Amino acid sequence: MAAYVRRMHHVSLHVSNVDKLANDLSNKFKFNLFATRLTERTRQLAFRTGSAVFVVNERANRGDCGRLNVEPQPPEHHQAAGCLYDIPSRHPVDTACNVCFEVDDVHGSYEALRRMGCSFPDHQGQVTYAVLRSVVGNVCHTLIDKSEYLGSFLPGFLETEGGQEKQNRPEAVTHVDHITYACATGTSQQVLSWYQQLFGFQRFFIHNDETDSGFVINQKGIGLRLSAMEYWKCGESGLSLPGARQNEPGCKFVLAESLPDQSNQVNTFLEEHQAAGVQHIGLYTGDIVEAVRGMTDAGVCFFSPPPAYYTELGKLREIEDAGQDAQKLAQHGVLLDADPQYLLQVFTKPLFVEDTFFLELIERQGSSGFGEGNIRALWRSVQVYMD
Ligand SMILES: O=C(O)C(=O)Cc1ccc(O)cc1
Ligand SMILES: [Fe+2]
Repeated sequence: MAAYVRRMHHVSLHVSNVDKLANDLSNKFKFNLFATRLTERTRQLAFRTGSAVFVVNERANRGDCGRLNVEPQPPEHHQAAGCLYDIPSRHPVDTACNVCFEVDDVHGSYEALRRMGCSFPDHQGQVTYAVLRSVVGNVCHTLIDKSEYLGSFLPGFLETEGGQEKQNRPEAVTHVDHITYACATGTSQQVLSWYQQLFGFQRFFIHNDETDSGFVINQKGIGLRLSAMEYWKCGESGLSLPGARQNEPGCKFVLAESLPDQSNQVNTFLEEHQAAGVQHIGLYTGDIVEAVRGMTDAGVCFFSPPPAYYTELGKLREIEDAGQDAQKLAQHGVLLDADPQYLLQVFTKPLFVEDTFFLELIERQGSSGFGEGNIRALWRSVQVYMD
């Protein structure tokens, strides 16, 4: 025996006219409608009389479960689309086609039945998750275990048409390079410890900041303390985590706090966001000029540093030494830091109504830090924007 059946749970029917059957079951056969699952795309209605339970599923005329007036989708899409706890009926006419059994151990039954040659047409497994609050403002972390799940994203999500093809196209942004938190003054150490103790994050040195006080930029108008941490060095070592794309680099986390009594970006964020939180996300691109060009054409607004940034003699030399075209960088507002290896960055204007969350594009040419020079230039560009 591969599976121990405890009891029959329900019978599932797939029909094109749910209203008609629902009406008949309620009014004629005296079933009670006791549970429903209504989504934009489908209806699943559960009727009971005594212990007999019928689940009525809406069947599109094309045999495409629960998806009315849309193109048929490959089978793995259906569970997410409509038929929870069932697979779509491919049958050309209305049908009662699933007798659901309650069993003791689904996972064990599944494995044993499979060993005995049974097929599970739409089995994609399940995910388990829990959401926890972090110590940074309103930041939460959903912890998710997808090891039992074979689908591409998450149960309940429908892949869009042509999604796979789009994924195979080369994209300007390849991954999240870092996430920067705006933290309240004096809290970075506590945040670091929290991530170190709970998740094994490791401190990561930005720029000669091998002390507990982090990397301090103590220039009037900036006044920032930065610390960085990361959860895994798979990017650097070329290893990849199970479930991660091959050689997917780990994301770094930057903690930015304001030195006391400063008026700067971090304090603006804290005021307007009304809590500590994610200030910006650094998106990695292998060709920042191309990426900015494409995004600007598409309507993204980026900050530009003052034009003098590109004509300062030292900067011009750095740009040329890096093999970059100063005019192109200027045209797209791209900042370059020789740190001593090269780092190119550009920052968008805030995405929301409040002056809070923004994005950054970053291209690294050997550098793994965050350019101090760029932070100063960013500050100058923001000042110009605010003046
Ligand atoms: O330089 C970067 O990309 C950082 O992430 C560091 C940083 C943090 C906070 C700021 O307000 C500006 C820069
Ligand atoms: Fe950043």
